[in-house]
Amino acid sequence: MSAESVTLMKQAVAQAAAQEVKSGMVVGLGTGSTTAFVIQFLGERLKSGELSNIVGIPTSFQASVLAKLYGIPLVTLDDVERIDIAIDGADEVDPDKVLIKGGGAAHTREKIVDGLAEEFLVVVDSSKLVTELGSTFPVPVEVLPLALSPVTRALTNLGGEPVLRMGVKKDGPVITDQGNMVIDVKFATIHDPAELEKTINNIPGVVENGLFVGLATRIFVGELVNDQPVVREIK
Ligand SMILES: O=C(CO)[C@H](O)[C@H](O)COP(=O)(O)O
Repeated sequence: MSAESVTLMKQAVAQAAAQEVKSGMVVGLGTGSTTAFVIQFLGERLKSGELSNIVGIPTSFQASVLAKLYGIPLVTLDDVERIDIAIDGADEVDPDKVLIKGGGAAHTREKIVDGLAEEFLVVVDSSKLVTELGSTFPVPVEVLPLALSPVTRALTNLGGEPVLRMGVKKDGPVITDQGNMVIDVKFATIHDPAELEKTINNIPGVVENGLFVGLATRIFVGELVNDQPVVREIK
C-alpha cells in the first residue's frame, strides 16, 4: 500500500475520532502520526468555534508541541480529577482489543493517561489489525539506563529476543521523554498478554511495557474501500 493511501486512512480515522470530543471535555492527547492528525482536527474545531472549553493532557513532548501549535490549552494530571476521553494510536490491535503500543517510545505516559480516561478511543489504519498479538511488532519495554544489562538478560530468560532501540539521525540509543531507554522484545508467541504484561513490569529496572490489556474501550479503524477512505468501529 502506498504512503499516500496510509495517510488518507489515518486522516479519515483521526477526523472521525476528533468528532467524538465534545465541548468542556478533558482530553488525553496521544502520540504518533495518527494522533497528530487528531490534534490538528481538534485545533481546527476549536478555531472554528464548533468546539469550546476543552483542555488536553499530552502523552508526550510531541503531543504537547502539537497541542500548543494548534491552540489546545494543556493541563496536567494534578489539575484534573477525570479524563473524559483519550484518543491514541497503536502498533497492533488484536481481536480482544489488546494493544501493543510504544512505537514512538511514549507508552509509559500513554498508559497512565489512556488508562485513566473514561473512554479510551484507539485510532488505527487497517494495517495495525492482527490475529496474533506480537506477530508484526515487538513489545517495547522502557528501562532505567542503569538496569539495561540485567533487564536485557531477564527478558531473554522470558523467551524474548531483546534489542535496544537505536536513534535515527542520532548516534546511540533512543532516550524517552523520561530519560530512559527502550528495549524492543520480539516474542515468538504471546499466549497470555495480561500475564506477560505483569511479568515484564515485575523485573526490577523496568518502568513500563507496551502491552495494553483491557484498556481500550473503542477502536476506530481507517481503511480504503474502492480507493476511498472509510472508517469502521470494531465492536
Ligand atoms: O504508541 C505509540 C507511540 O508510543 C503510537 O500511538 C503508535 O506507535 C502508533 O503510531 P502511528 O499512529 O504513527 O502509527
